[in-house]
Amino acid sequence: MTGLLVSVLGGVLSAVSGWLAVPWGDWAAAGTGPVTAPQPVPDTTPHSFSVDLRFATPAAEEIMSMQTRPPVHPDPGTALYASAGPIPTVTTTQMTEVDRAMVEDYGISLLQMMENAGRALAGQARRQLGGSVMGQRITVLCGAGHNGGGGLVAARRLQDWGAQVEVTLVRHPDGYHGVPQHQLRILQALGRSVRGGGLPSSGAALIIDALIGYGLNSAPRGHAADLLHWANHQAAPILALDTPSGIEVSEGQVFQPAIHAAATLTLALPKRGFLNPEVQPLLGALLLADIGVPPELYLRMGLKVPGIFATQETVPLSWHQDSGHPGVAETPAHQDDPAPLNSTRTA
Ligand SMILES: NC(=O)C1=CN([C@@H]2O[C@H](COP(=O)(O)OP(=O)(O)OC[C@H]3O[C@@H](n4cnc5c(N)ncnc54)[C@H](O)[C@@H]3O)[C@@H](O)[C@H]2O)[C@@H](O)CC1
Ligand SMILES: [K+]
Repeated sequence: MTGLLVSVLGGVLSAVSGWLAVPWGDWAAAGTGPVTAPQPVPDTTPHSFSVDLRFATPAAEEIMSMQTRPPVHPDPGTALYASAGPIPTVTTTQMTEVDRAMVEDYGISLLQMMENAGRALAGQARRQLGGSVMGQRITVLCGAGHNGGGGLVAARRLQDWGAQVEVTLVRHPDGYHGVPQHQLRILQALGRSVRGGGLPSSGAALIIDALIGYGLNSAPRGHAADLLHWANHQAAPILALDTPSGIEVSEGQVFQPAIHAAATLTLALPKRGFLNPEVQPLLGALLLADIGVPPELYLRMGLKVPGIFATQETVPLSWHQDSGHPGVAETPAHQDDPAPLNSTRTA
């Protein structure tokens, strides 16, 4: 019975996956005129709706097995430190409350936070590439949620700085809404190339994973799963935004597939699931970026947060107060220090 259900679900998902895998062209918009989403180039390929079965069945099995898998609990013996001292970790519920209070209580909009997140991400990419992005090839994988929105900001800034950026969307631009849609329309209004469907080209110097953040609701599926598989099999190191996609950040549950990052730039505060020893190898070097959450907000939530960003807007975190976590790539000592990070990932 269960096998039948998995098979039926797999069939449905494979059809959806097949639809998502359809190449939908290149949406380089005209450089002038109103900021509206241009129409995608019609796909005239005769067999463009062929069903891709490669990843659909594992995703369906993951969804089924979620019901029975025991939750993974963080290691109570570990904590995260910045140079300012121990840093509290937060759950998805707490981060959602941070987001709500920022917008509703203090009038700091999501657009402001996302711009901060994307600029910090672009800055981290620049450091990982040795201090200059001029002419460097960077692939940015963008989901349709706010994590993807941060990726779209980073893509824009990196292109502004001279990088050759290939943006790959997880779905058709018409499926983007709210602030991520706003970010996408800026790229389109600038006439920047935004590609989707299929897989990005290989050979980039760096891959940015902005597919899924703390909004993950089950094992990655559909085209997001295809892109995670693809990224993990590239030679280039991966820089993950907020969390490697495929990790549930409150309990630290690792789904399949999940990104194996060389570095993770997490936003505002580190997530509690990062304390799980199973998660730590997937994070690579862990860095924390300031997105503008004021200390008053943390105080109201009962979170003791030291002056983390007193000297720089992105800080390295470690699992021990005096030394880096064993096996994690070296983190740059200072924001202006262009020390590149090497990939610690095994494909
Ligand atoms: N205050 C903050 O912390 C801020 C957070 N931001 C970012 O926003 C993220 C949270 O944004 P959202 O709540 O929009 O969620 P996410 O963007 O993390 O995830 C939602 C998206 O992922 C897709 N998705 C979820 N589970 C999936 C699965 N199993 N397989 C395939 N696709 C799946 C959903 O369809 C949706 O498009 C954070 O992780 C962070 O990166 C920033 O944009 C700005 C401020
Ligand atoms: K991510």
